[in-house]
Amino acid sequence: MADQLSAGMGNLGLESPSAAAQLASQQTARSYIPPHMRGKMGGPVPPQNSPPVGSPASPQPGAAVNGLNSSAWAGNNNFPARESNNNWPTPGFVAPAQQQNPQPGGGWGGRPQAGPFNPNAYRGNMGGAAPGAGGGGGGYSRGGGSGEGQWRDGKHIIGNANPRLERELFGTADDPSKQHTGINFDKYEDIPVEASGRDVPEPVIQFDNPPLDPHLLTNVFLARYTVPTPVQKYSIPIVIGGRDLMACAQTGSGKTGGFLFPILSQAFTNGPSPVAAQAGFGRQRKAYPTSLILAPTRELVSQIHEESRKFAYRSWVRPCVVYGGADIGSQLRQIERGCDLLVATPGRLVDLIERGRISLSSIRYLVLDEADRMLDMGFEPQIRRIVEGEDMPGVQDRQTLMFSATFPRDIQVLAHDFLKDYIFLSVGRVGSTSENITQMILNVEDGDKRSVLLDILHDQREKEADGGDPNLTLIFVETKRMADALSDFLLNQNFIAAAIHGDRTQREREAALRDFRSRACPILVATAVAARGLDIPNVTHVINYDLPTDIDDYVHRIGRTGRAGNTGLATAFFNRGNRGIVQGLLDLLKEANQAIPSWLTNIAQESSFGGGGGGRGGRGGGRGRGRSAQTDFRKGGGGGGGFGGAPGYGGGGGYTPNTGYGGGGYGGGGGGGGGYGGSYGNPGGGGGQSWW
Ligand SMILES: Nc1ncnc2c1ncn2[C@@H]1O[C@H](COP(=O)(O)OP(=O)(O)OP(=O)(O)O)[C@@H](O)[C@H]1O
Repeated sequence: MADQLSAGMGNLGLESPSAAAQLASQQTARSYIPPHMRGKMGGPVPPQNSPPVGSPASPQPGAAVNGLNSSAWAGNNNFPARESNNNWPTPGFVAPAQQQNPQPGGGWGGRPQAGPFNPNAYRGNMGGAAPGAGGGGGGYSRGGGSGEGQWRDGKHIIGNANPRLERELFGTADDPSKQHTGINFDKYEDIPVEASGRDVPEPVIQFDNPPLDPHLLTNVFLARYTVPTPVQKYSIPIVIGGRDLMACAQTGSGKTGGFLFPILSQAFTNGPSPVAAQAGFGRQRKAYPTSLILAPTRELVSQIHEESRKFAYRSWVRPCVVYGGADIGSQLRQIERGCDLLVATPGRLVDLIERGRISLSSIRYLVLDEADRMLDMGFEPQIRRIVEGEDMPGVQDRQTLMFSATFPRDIQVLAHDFLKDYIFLSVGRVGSTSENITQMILNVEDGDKRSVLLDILHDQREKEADGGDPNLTLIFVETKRMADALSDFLLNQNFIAAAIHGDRTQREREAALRDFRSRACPILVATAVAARGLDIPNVTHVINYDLPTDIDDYVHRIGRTGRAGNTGLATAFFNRGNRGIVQGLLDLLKEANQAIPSWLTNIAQESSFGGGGGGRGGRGGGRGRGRSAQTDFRKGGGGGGGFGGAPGYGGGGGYTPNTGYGGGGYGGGGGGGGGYGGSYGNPGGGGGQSWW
């Protein structure tokens, strides 16, 4: 027992054998872990973060990298498809201080509304001279020495280094506030990748393979990334080759870089868009971004914006972010200073479009991050309005990229409207969880949840006192009220905790996240608002105090731990109220080689006999999903499952931790009507009240 618990403690970042023995004795005295679950916290003891990544090998000096024919920033080279990929030139790597991109402006072929691109027409408002640029001259500039570069006379002039900004963006090698790759990073290579669609390009093997722009490479290496993750290996040539993409890859496996790298690389190589160039004299009231990244929450768009700032460092590209709940005046001032890559929540973007402050007419890249969420019932109308109802180029004249860890079949069907001849990429099965996350399912009745949670937190605290690393614990609950109530309860029990949910002010939400990241407040109680995309280093434990009604939400929630090859622990409190996801949960556990408690299997069997609902009930009482697609729905595979509603909760027997699942059985109804009555609206937008 002690050995098994010791292994489990490893997943909590706690390694002391004596502490393991202590926990073993405590746990025999505590009743919350059912006997059959004891010792199922197994998994390798993770060492701490891998040593700092050394300086990457410099790419070879040599040929420059051109844009590609069908790409948004099209140059003149043919992008090699699968058959002929061996002839990519060695990347041109020029020390940033001397780098002057030798490329003439990219082709921008095929844009109907703008005449030939005259790079000299695109003058910035600040006009700072870049190093080696000889001063003066027309150019798209935002001041030298500030970590910002410029585009001048068809060349990319890299800005001066700014050590303070550099430290802020990239941290130091051992900075605990930055995510470091973990021991299992290399194992991403073992995950099967499937790419379907016409003429899928070969993946890149290394970052310094063409066609990435040399300046992007310098920033990638400043971020201490040495090799691309599988999703990046595939997405880089797909996007640079001008193709649309629907990409599914496990949580924490680098999807953000999967879209930022090729987009920024093309921007660095080919310069600003002609429409923006023509409009670009002086301070602009109206911004003409070239890339638009839409994501569902304020926190996520902020995070993507920070990543964009990192990889756009010293370049001419100016990333901007807009989201609801924050002062619109400062966001307007920000976009007036230049806005080439815009990260936005849909609601605030619609607001700015209505005010006439943003035009989408220059958009070449449209990215939907957490795409299945962006296209589900809550956001779809806003997405349609933005994509189809404004001045954004049509599907043939832009590239559309969708990323998520989950992609239900019905959403894939819907996504079709926004994509053309796309490549479907799946890294692992769509909707699968990472084996880096040890999943533990506990059988806990609602009335016992608080005491079970306290037991877990006390155990963690004792192990920390014994010299274990401090844990960051993220606890998910279903309602905003519960998030407040539980964090208050924990504070009363002397645990430093905060809550994050949609009813808190933006300032409160930011403060809660900041304190959590910095470990000042190591416990965060959250609604689903924190379920997707957030990349917080050192989250070692995710607790589903309340399980979601949709198994995909579970996948995203537990994905807040075990990121970038690190290991993590995910504990779920399961009781009869959660039987709607039991089959989906079993499938996930099996697939990720996790321990499966026999009582859970029993519930699954009884639920199927009792007719209790499908594995994936829909939210909001409308579209259900059936089982998640296994793969590209165009291949006719996967999922099945119709459009049934959420499982009903009729019947119900007495299920207690000790006696098992006795009496009554679960005669769940299969009727429609989801668990959430309210709209699933955009928390950042001007729309209705959100449930999270
Ligand atoms: N090539 C790489 N080398 C090392 N670390 C990387 C690499 N790519 C991404 N990372 C790091 O991995 C972490 C997870 O990346 P990211 O947030 O993009 O994951 P994701 O797949 O979008 O996850 P989610 O599905 O939760 O949104 C980040 O901290 C990022 O800095």
